[in-house]
Formats: sequence, structure tokens, C-alpha cells
Amino acid sequence: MADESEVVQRDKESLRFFHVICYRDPIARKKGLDLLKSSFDALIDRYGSPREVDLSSNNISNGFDAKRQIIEHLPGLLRLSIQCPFKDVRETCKSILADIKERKGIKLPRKIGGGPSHFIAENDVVPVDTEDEQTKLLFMEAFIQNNRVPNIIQLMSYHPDYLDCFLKTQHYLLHEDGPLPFDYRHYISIMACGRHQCSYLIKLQAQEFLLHGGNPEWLKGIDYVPQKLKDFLEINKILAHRPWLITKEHIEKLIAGKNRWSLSELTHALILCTHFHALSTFVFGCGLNDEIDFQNGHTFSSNHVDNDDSYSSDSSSLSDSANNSDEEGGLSALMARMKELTERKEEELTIEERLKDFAKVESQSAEITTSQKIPSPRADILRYVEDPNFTYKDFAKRDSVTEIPSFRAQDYSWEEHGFSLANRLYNEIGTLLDDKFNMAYNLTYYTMGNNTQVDTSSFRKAIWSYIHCMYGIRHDDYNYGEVNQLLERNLKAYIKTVTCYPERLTKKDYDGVMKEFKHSEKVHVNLMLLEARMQAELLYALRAVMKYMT
Ligand SMILES: CC(C)C[C@H](N)C(=O)O
Repeated sequence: MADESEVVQRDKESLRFFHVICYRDPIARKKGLDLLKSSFDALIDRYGSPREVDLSSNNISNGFDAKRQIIEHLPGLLRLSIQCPFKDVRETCKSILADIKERKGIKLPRKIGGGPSHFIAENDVVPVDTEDEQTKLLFMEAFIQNNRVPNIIQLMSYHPDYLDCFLKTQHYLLHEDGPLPFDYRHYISIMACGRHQCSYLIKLQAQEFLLHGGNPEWLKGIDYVPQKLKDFLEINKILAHRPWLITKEHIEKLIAGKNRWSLSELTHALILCTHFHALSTFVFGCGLNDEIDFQNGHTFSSNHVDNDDSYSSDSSSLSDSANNSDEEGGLSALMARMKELTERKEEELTIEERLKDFAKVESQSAEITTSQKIPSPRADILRYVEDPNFTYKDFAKRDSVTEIPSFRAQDYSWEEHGFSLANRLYNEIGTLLDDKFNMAYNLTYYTMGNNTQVDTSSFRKAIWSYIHCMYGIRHDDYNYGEVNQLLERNLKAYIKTVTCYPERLTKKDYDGVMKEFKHSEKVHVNLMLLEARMQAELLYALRAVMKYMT
């Protein structure tokens, strides 16, 4: 087997190799495709010859012989032949593959895993070659930004308006002008995903890290990175699992420390890491498969049996009620409760009553047991993580209840405070995030399962508020009694697992909740979980920055 640095090197070459086609402009793309085709022609011609191949035009010659190069690029070609929004790219790659097989008899890899998610059947997902104009443009955008349409993007495309905001923000955070250098951005993303053992995103970010000139040594783990990055590990850890513990001293330590983070750099880093913590929850919540060209995404063996059940075979589930098929009355009962709440006049609750309701939801949440399937992190993830046993702990069970009161959203809210501070320290990001939060919060199609013209706002609000509640954030004007009326225990358990312990979620958990919802709606719920959690983390982080500054 190749040693690790060789694998890293190979990834890098391969990415560069395929980078030549990532253009919106068809003429530029055509040039790239011609180059790709002629490169492979040259490789095929020299196949078997031990001579080094010189493809100096895109500088990929690195001592690999032609045969090895061809084989190493096959997974990439396979990916492009299937999962690219540009037809010309798909067709060219298909013909190159056919050529390789025909002229040299090389066995081609096959895709495994059936689509972007192992929770959702492939033909229930929006295809990459969709005819829908808006989605098509978004896929093209995503392809140019990421050199691929990642599974995660394909899944989000159930909700194109949201995807639009998402792509803009992620592109801005990772690829546009900003306080942090590119290698730092991708490395911080990797460290963030490490907190939830999200190897899927780690692999994607490691590729980007290399593509943007990152030092391959760093991918050996946190012992190989500059101290400045290491200093960020602690705040990353706390933010990921117990953000209420962040204080201005954490900020101070980084700003005034030996390795001096500027306030802008730190803001960039904090936003990046909240973005990737939250994104990790989405990856697990929707059961994303590895990309086709990742090791688990394809096979060269002809007798490989697709084992899509590998995730569902797990017998542990969220809670006892997971086995209850009728979910406390099902969708019609839920809709009746929603209707009742909307029609009932706003109850005049006293402050004490509201506080009590909040505390009740909070302590009930602490009683909910989540999936017991605790995966042990693999070495390739652990190397980016410090103190892996530090995880979410119920806010209601925090050690110093008196010292850490719940977070009053009215005292420090996204709209009034977080938004402008973010914009001030890192130009424009506040606006982008604001659009994305609003989109996720307000998105509705007025449907629920097979029902149309449904006002779903109370249900969506309950989800959002419940997540904030698990992180100790209280909205004065919300009636927390609604959470208990609208979110049955099993759904709460799912929300808690995805949000706080995403790495523990199983297919059975996904199948066991919101049974009458469509997959697109389950993904919709997951998008809300992602955004509400990101906002919760960010509120704590920005409040600490504000306290440091004043
Ligand atoms: C999460 C879903 C129940 C949302 C619903 N489909 C809506 O249009 O609002």
C-alpha cells in the first residue's frame, strides 16, 4: 500500500488534473476538456511504458508511470462522468473511460452506495442533470466553486432558495477575500468537523486545503501545525459542545497571546467553525454517503454487493417511543394542534409563567436519552482533535447554574447585535448570514406530507426554539408550552441527537420520526437544525467578542 504522503500527493495531482474544466464559460471549458482528453490519449499511448510522462502543460508529471496515472484518475473520471451538471464534461469523461477500457482493457470502477444519501433512495433525490433551471444554475455554481457537486449540495437542492444563500455564504467564507489565509480557512474547517467525527467533510476540506497550496504535513494532525492554529483548538472545542462556557477571557487569550490573532481573523475563524460544526450535523442527520471518488464510494471488484443496510442494522434507537408506530396521533393530530394554536388568541402569560415553561422544556430535554451507539473515532479523525471525550452536556445540568444563567435573546440578539458586530469585523458576512438564517427560519411551501395550504409556522418555530433551548437561549416572547404541544418526544430525541450528538444517529432513527413527511421535508427540518444551532453558537461567540471589546 502507498504510504500516506504519497496518497496526499496523489490527491493533489488528481485535483489539479481535473481542475482544468471548472469553468462556466463553455469555450474555456472546452479547452480544458480538450486538454484532458489529449492528456489521457498520451497516457493511453504510453501505457505500460516505464518512461515518465511529461504533461508539462498542467504539470502533473511526478514520476508516476502512465499506467498508474490512468488507474489513479479513474475514480475522478467516474465521478465526472456521472456527477457533473455540465453535459459536455459528463460525455467527454464517459468517452475517455470507454476508450481506456477498450484500448487497454483496464477494468473500470463502479459507483457504490446508490446516491448521495443512504437514508433516501437515489431516485427520490434531485438529479445532478436536473432540468429545473434554478437548480441547474446552482449546481453549476457549486461545481465551479468546489470542483464538484458534493452530495451535500445535491441533497440541499430540494430547497433551491436556501441552497442559493448557502452557496453564497460558504463561498464567501472559504474562497473570497477575507482576513484569514486560505490554508488556515480549510484547516480550521477540518478541526471543526473533527469535533463531530465528520470524516466526509474532513475529506472534502482536506482536498481543498491541498488545492489551495496548504502544506501536506499539516494533514498529519494538529501536532504538525503552527502554534497559532493550535491555540484555536480550545475555543473550537467549547463552541462545538458547550458554547455557554465561552468567556471574554478565551477571546483575550487569542488576541493578546504570543501568536496574536487579530479580531477580524478571529471572527472569521469563529464563523467558519460554527459553520462547519453545524454542517456536520446535517451530514449525519441526512445520512450522507461518501463521494463517488472517495475510497468507499466506488469499487473495482465485480462481486461487490452493495450493502445499503450497513447503517440500519444497528438495533439501538433514540428512545423507547421510537418503536411506537403511531407517533402520538400522527400528522393529522399534529396539524390539528397547530391549527388550534394559531386560532387561539395569544395567551397572556406572566414572565414567571414563561420562565417556568422554558425551564420545564429545558429539564425535560435533559431527560431525553439519545442513541447509545457511540462510535469510537478513527485515527484519521482523532489526529485533528484534542480532548475527544468532551461532548455536549445538557444545559440544565451545567455545573454552575447560578454563574451561567440562561441567555436572554433580547439582551443579545442576532438581529440587533450579532449581525452588526459580524459585519463590522468581517465585512459583509453579517448580511450573508442574516439572509441564510432568515431563509431557513421562514422557508415554507405551506405543505405537510400530502397536505397543502397548511400554515406550518408554529411547528417550525417550535423546532427552532427547542434547539436554542437546548443551548440555554431563551426568547422572551415565545410561549415554550408550544414546544411540548407540537414536538412529540420521539421527534425531540431525533432533534437532540442530530443537533448535539450527530455522530450517533442511525438510519433507524431517521426512519422512525416524521414518518408521514416527505424526504424533502425531513431535509428541510435538518436545515433548520443546522441553522438554529449555528446561530446559537454564534450568539455566544459574538457576545464574548463584544464583551472583550467593551
Ligand atoms: C418542515 C416541513 C414540515 C415544512 C413544510 N413542508 C412547509 O412547507 O412549511
